[in-house]
Amino acid sequence: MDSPDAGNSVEHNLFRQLREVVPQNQWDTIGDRIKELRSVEKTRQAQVQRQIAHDETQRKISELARIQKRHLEQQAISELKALLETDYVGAIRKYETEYRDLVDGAEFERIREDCVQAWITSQKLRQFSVDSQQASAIGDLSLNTLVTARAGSGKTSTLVNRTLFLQDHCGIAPNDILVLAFNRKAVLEIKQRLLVRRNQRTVEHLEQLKKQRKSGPWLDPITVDDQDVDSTANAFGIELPHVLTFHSLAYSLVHPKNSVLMDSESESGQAQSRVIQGIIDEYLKDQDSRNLIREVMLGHFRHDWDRIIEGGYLKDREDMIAFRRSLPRVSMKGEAVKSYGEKLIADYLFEHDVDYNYEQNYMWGGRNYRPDFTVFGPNNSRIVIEYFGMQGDPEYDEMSQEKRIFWESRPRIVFDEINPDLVRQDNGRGVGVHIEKLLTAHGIPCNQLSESEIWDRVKDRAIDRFTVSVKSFIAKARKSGLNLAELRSSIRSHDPMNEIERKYLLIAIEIYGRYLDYLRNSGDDDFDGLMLEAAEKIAVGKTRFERRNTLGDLASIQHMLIDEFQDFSSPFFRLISSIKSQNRDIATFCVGDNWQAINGFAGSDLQYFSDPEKFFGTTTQLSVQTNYRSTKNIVEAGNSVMRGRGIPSIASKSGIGSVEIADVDLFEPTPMEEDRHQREPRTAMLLRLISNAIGRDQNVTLLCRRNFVPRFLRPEGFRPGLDGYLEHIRQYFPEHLRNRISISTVHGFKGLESDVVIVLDAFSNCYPLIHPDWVFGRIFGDELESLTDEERRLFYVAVTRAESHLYLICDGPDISPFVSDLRELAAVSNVDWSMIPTFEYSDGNVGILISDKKSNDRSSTYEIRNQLKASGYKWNTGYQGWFKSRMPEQLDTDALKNEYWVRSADKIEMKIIDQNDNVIELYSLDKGELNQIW
Ligand SMILES: Nc1ncnc2c1ncn2[C@@H]1O[C@H](COP(=O)(O)OP(=O)(O)OP(=O)(O)O)[C@@H](O)[C@H]1O
Repeated sequence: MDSPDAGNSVEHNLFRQLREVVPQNQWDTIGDRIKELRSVEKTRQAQVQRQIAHDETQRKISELARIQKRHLEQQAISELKALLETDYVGAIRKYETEYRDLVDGAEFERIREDCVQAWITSQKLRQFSVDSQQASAIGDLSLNTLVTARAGSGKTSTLVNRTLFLQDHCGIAPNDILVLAFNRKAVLEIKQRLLVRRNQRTVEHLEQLKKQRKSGPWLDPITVDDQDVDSTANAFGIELPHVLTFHSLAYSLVHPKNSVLMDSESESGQAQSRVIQGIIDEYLKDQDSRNLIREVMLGHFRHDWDRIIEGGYLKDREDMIAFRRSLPRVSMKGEAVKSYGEKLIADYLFEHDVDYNYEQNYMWGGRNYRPDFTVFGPNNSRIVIEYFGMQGDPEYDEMSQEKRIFWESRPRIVFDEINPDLVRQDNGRGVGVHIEKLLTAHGIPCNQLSESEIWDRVKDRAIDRFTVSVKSFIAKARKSGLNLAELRSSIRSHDPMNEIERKYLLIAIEIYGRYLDYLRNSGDDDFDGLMLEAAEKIAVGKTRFERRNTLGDLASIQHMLIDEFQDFSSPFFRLISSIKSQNRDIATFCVGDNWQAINGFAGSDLQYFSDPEKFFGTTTQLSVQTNYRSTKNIVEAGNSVMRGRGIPSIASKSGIGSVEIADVDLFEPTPMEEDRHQREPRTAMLLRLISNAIGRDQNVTLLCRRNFVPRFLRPEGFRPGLDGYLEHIRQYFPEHLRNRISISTVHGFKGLESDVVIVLDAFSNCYPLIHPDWVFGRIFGDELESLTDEERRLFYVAVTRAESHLYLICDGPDISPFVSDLRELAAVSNVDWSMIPTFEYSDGNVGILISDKKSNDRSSTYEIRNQLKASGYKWNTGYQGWFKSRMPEQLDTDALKNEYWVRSADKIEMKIIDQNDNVIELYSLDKGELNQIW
């Protein structure tokens, strides 16, 4: 339409309206204007059409490209899959160089895992199939790999599988693989597993060798077993890769002419300790040095170091209280006391020559009660002193009140209490004033000992502790790779907490200097020196090593595998760095569990684990989480202890297990048990747990934080060592069951497992156990937080050793804060003792119980108590009667009738009962006559 007259009626209508409003001069040109606009519109529409057509073409092109890419990707995946089967290393290279953009990283990872899993499954001598995380670790060929593998996730089998995979599937020669471990036991384990996976008949061969060796010359068992593995490998023509400890690698590089001082596992045993001891002895010959040590150690013994944590420890109030309670304070006499208040009391008594016992046991309603201090006075008099340190806490106050009432009922013992107000008075001196008044009022002298008398009494222990701490100081200095000048400068810039620490550091650096002099002059070396020397040799190209006729060259090794990487430290890092400087392509694969890093005391340093890229450069970090060892609740218990500290474990076992707290306070022995174990009431408790487990056909391991069994678990006067205690427990069981029970420290049981684990000391001053001497390690960065973290990890190790049942022995309120964490988060219950049958003693004891007849309103047995006592009966609160136990063959009823007390007995009954409290015979005694009822 190009004129106002054209168009349809709608347009005509519009025109009419426009005509009325548009002036004439514009009306004359309106046709041209419309024409113009129509042309613009036409062009626009044509453009839109073209765009639509273009878009459609583009869509088709990209669809085609997508199909082509998918096709190419499929082709690439098929090609990579096939190549992974025949040339695994080549497949990875191809992926990296050609297919990285085509095939997604996660997809390639998946097909690699499939390949590894299929390869493992095809192995006849495999132990089990591997999960995808294990497979990923086994087949990861990055330049640097760190695998965090949680407890029970199969670290050793992953290392062994990887080694076999590299050899048999990737075609890497055994001579080009180096496996490094921290101790010889781990090396042996890896070698044995590699051997067996090659040929199962090697097991018999090893057994045979073992039998033949019995009469041979004495050598340490690991060396013998290791030699057997090597000769078996030779006999079967099996070529094993290099599996070495760091130490033996360094040794075979350096070939030291003189001896190497080692403290852990070398043939020379405690050589390093002996050398340091010698230096300290020499140092002590000098009077000034002796005085200095005396000043430091007496000051240290008296000091309340934990005060320094006030304000400096970032915890809320409750955690803080629990934490403070768990800090060990050692009294001058050497007891681990529970609080600063107790330490003040103990130290006052000690320094005033007062004879006392700490936590002496009293029986209270069939249970043990151990008040803090029992002071012995003239004529067998006693004063019991309790420190009520948590006044204001309602539960605690109630308990304190019960204790007061208990002592009121024993008027022959004087009871006294001390509270925190007194501790705060006059900088602690209030306690002394109070005790002096109390003791002198009861005729007990308080004679202040002189400094030299006090020193004489604590000297041996003080020197001993000083020596231990200096040994640890030297170990840490060596492990941090500090030479004398460096250590000196770090001490100079260190801010000591007080004079004691400052003077201690002066002595320690002096002894460190003498130790280094000794090494220099004697030509001997120590472990760290050896590592350093090895690192230096490698750095100048001396990379060949020779060991038992095997030659290796670090420059040509293609794969290096490191076990237990959480135990890494500076000397190991130097060695590895040197190797890497000479062999840039060496693939370094480290596996470990940072939750199980428990060797910080020996200088292990978690920073290598926490920040591998800082030390090794780009590192692939993988995790292996599935726990194949323990039941779900034990895995959860472990995770609860470590919550918020890294990736958790995942349980794979579906079986039912348990995590139970055995509170000794809640255990009530049966009268028979009480009678049996008068000197060791807790043995009954353990025997129940152990026999119950053995009844389920399970093995039991008793774990201790320290090298001794807690005092209140062992019979009175019993030596605390673990082996002796084990023997004591085992003797209750028949010979053939005894090896089902074992005992160990937690450190010693790392890497091992047991059906049932009983943690004997889940107390606050065992987990965490932070020795007051920790302050001397501040110069190396030790802090309460880091030490407590390490203790938490140790507890985690203890928990995760159990396969199906875990028992944690606690002592009433004295419970580890880690157990409290665990109780909050995981399914934990208290042992229900009524569900655990009593132990069946092999001699089948029976008991004789004498009590008043129910109808009797007098206490006839009380009237004849002295006669009963004379016949060997003891009052038994549980039975509410007089009791003695007899073996069945000793039970002579005629002799019973003739017992002295019978003649005076009236309205009394006598029961013969078996171990489970069933009445076997019942007698009535009236007016001196004994009649059997049944
Ligand atoms: N894929 C798997 N399938 C079944 N069982 C497995 C698998 N991997 C490991 N195991 C088993 O799990 C148990 C724990 O393995 P292992 O003792 O090697 O663990 P670990 O990682 O060394 O543990 P820890 O660090 O706690 O000592 C072993 O009995 C092992 O045979």
